[in-house]
Amino acid sequence: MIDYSRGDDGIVTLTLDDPAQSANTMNETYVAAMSAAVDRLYAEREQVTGVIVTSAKKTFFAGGDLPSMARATTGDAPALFTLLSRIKQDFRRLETYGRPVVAAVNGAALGGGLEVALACHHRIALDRPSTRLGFPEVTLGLLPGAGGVTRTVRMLGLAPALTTWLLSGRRLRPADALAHGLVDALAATPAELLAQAREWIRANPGAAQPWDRDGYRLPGGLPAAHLPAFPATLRQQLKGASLPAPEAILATAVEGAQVDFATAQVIETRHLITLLTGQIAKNMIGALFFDMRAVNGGLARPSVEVSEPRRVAVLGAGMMGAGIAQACARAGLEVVVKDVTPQLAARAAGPGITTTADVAALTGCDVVIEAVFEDPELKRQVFAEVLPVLAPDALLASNTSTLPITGLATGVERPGDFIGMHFFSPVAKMPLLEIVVGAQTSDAAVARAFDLGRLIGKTPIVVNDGRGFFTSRVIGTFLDEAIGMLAEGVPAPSIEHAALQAGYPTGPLALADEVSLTLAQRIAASAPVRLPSHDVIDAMVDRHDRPGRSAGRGFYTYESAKSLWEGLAGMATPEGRAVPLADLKDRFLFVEALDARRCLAEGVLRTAEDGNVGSILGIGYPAWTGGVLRFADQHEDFAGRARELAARYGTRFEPA
Ligand SMILES: NC(=O)c1ccc[n+]([C@@H]2O[C@H](COP(=O)([O-])OP(=O)(O)OC[C@H]3O[C@@H](n4cnc5c(N)ncnc54)[C@H](O)[C@@H]3O)[C@@H](O)[C@H]2O)c1
Repeated sequence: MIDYSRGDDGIVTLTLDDPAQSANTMNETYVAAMSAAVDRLYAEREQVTGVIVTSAKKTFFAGGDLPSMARATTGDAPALFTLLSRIKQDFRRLETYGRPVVAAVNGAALGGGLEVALACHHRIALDRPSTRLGFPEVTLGLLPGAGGVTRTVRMLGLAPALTTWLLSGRRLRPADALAHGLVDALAATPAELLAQAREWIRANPGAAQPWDRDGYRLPGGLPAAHLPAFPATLRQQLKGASLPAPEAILATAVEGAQVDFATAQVIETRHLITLLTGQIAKNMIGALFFDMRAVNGGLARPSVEVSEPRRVAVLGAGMMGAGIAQACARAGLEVVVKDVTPQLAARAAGPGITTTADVAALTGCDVVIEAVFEDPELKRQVFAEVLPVLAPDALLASNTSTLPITGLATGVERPGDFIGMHFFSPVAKMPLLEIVVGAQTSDAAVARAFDLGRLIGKTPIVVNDGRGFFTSRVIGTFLDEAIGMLAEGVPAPSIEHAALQAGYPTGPLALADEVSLTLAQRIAASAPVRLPSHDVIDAMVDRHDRPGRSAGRGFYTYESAKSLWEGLAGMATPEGRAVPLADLKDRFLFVEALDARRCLAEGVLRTAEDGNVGSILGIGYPAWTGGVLRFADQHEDFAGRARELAARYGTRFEPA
C-alpha cells in the first residue's frame, strides 16, 4: 500500500496507494504499511537524502477509517489507544528522521490526510480547482487525533489554528490553505509538484519541525496570554448547543499548548477516544457519512437508464432561477434563462448562460426548471407556453417549495415527465435537492432529475408528493411550534435561545421572518386545522403590519441593529404559562421527529436515509442528532418523553 522507491539522488518517494479502495484512509493496511516504510527509512538512513510523501490516487489521502471508527465502544478504548499511539509514533519518527521530508499533496488532504502532511517538514499542494485541505472531523463529532490538533496549534498558534482549521470544519482550496499557513507552496502540475519537492529537499538538508528547534515558542503566546482576546469567530463557533467535539477540540488545544509535545499527543488521543466511544459521533457519522453515501449513491434512484441532459431552460430569473442557472452552467451545461423582459432575465447572466424574454430561444432544451412566482395558475401557464418548443421528451421540473406536484402536473400535457426539483436558498451554498415525485411521475423522470442533481453537485433526496413534501412540511411544523409558544406566553428571547441551545443554526422567529410571514399566512390559510400559531401570524401581518425580513419588520425589527420586537409579549393568550427550557428544546426536536416519522409512515419519505440527510442539509435539524429519524432511535426513551410532552402540551406529541 506504500510504494517505496529511492532515486539516484538518495530521495525516497513514499507513494500511498491502498489497493483495496479508491482513496487512501487510515485503516489497518495503512498503519502497517507506514510502520514498515518508516522502519526501512531508518534502516537505509545512510543512503537517504530526503523523503517525499505523495499518493497514487486522485486524492492525496481521504482521512480516518470511518466505518471502523463508528463501531468503537468503550470496551475498545485500550485498543484504540494503542492504535493511535502507533500512528503518532510513526509520524514522530518521520519528522525527527534527520532528513528533509516533504508532502507532495497531489489532491484532497482531509482529516487524517492533512495529518500525514503535517508530519512532514514542508507541504506543497497541487493547485487544482477540486483540491481541498481541511479538518472536517468536527462536523462528524470527532477531532483530528493523529497529531492534527497538536501540530496545527504549534504551527499557527492557538487562535488561528482553532478558528480557521480545527473548529470550522472548513475545506480550504490550496491557495487559501497557503494563505492560512498549513501549506507552504503551490505547484501547477504533478511534474512540477515532484520537482519542487526535490528542489526543497536539496536546499534544506537540515530540515526540522519548528517545535523541535531550539528556542521554539508557541506562535501568539501561551493560552493565558490571548484567551481573553479570542476572536469573535471563535466565540461564534462555540455558541449554541454544548457539543462534545468543539469542546474537546478546544480543551485539547488549550491543554496541549501548555505541555511538551509528547504529553500533548496523549491528551489529544484521550479526548479523541472519548468522542469515538460516545453516541454523538456515531449519530453524525451515521447521517453525514453512511446515510449521505447511500443517498448520493442512488438509494432512491430507480435503476433505469436515462440520457444525460445537455441544454437546460430555466424559467424565472429571480433569486432561485438565477442560482439554479448558475449551478447548471458551472457543471458545464448549456443554460437558457427566460423571464418576462430581457432586463429581468439579464439578472441571471453569467458564464455559459444565455438570457432571454423569448420562448423561441428555449427551442430544443431537454430539461426545463421552472422558478417563477409561487402561483399555480402562472406555473401552468408558463409550462403551456414553453412545451411546444422544448425537446419532445424534455424533463419538466418545478422548483415550487409548497405546491403539490400532482396538482401542478394536471395542467400539463406530459404528466409522466413532470417532477418537483426543490432547491434551497441560496442555491450556490445549500447542498440539498428535494426531488418530489407526483402521482403520475415516471421512474425515468425521477432518474433524470436525480442524475441532474448529482451532476450539479447536489445531494438529491427523493420524496413523494404531499402538502409541503418533506422539508417544507417539517420546517413548517417547527415554525408552528415556535410561534405557538408566543401565544402560550413564552418570552420570545427564550424561544430563540432554546432553539440555539438545542443546536439549530438560527432561532425560529428569525427564520420565520426570513421565510416571510405573508407566505406563512398563505400556507396557514390552506392548512387542514387551525393552530394557535396561525392567530399570531394573522395578528403580525394584518394587525401590526409586520410581514417579515424583506419589509424590515417582523418578529424582529431590522433597523441599524436586529432586535426582537417588544410588542411580542402582547401575543400571549390569557392561559399562558411558564415553560422550562428543557421542554422548549425537546418540543422543537420532538415535534419535527414525530412529524418526520409520520412522513415515513405515510410514504412521503421513502427511506430513513433521505429523512436524516434532508433534515440536516435542508432545514437545519441539529447535526448532533444524526438526523430527524435517528434522533428517535438513539434517544434513551423517545416514546416516554414524547408521552410526557403530549400530556403537557398536546396530542401532537403522542408517539405513533
Ligand atoms: N425563495 C426561496 O427561498 C425559495 C426556495 C425554494 C423554492 N422557491 C420557489 O422558487 C420559485 C421562485 O422563487 P424566487 O424566490 O426565486 O422568486 P422571485 O420573485 O425572486 O423570482 C420569480 C421570477 O419569476 C419571474 N417571472 C414571473 N412570471 C414569469 C413568466 N411568465 N415567465 C418567466 N419568468 C417569470 C419574475 O419576473 C421573477 O424574476 C417559487 O416557486 C418559490 O416557491 C423559493
